[in-house]
Amino acid sequence: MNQAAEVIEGSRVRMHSYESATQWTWGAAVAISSVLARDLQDRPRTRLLLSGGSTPSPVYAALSKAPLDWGRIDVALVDERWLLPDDPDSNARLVREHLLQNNAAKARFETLTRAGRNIEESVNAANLHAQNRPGVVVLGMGDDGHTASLFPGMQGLDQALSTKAAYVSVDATGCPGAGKLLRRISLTPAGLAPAHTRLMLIRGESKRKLLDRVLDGDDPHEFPARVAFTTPGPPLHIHWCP
Ligand SMILES: O=C1O[C@H](COP(=O)(O)O)[C@@H](O)[C@H](O)[C@H]1O
Repeated sequence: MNQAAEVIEGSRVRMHSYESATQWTWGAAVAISSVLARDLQDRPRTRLLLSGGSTPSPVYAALSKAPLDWGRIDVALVDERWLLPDDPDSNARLVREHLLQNNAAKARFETLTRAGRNIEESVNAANLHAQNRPGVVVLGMGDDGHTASLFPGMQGLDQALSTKAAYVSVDATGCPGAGKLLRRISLTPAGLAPAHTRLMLIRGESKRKLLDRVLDGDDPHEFPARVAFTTPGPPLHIHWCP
């Protein structure tokens, strides 16, 4: 496998560009597993927060084979659609089907939704779990510049950006990027800040062009994905391939 070229774009972002989807898949999976391995040398457990959507499944499938002590890894979600965890459109289902296989089947998985809980109870439970500091956070970016379930123009965006809570409930009514899945739970900048490692997985030329616009400014109202590098903390590692 070729080494990913690393281009440093200021101190807040490290860009890892790959020539092919296969290199991207393994490059990102190895990057995540190396950080998890290092964490497990230093502490009894570590915590990995994962995004859903259409992009990350090959990376999760590759990561599932990493020879880690998965029984000491807590896997949780960056965001979730207001669906039960076995729903085909849920991020939980994606993580179960692609990551929690092979060696990673031994990981402990915390879903954001659960039968019998309403959305505010689910957010409260997520905020309790979030008292365990995340180690690695894997983010995505939608075609509209959203990340997690923080959408441009959504009602409550200001509150989500400024709250001290790690998770909030989201009503994305009027946000085309949310499709039909308008009720959601999302990580906030406050939930991202404590993580020592931040990654973003993106693919395709159109997202590369969008990324240039996202990196060319600071206002998260225009592109909430900017919170990935404007939230004080470690640099954002962006893994991209065509
Ligand atoms: O709705 C979501 O979208 C983003 C981006 O997804 P993608 O399909 O454009 O890769 C994802 O990161 C987030 O977890 C998900 O809920």
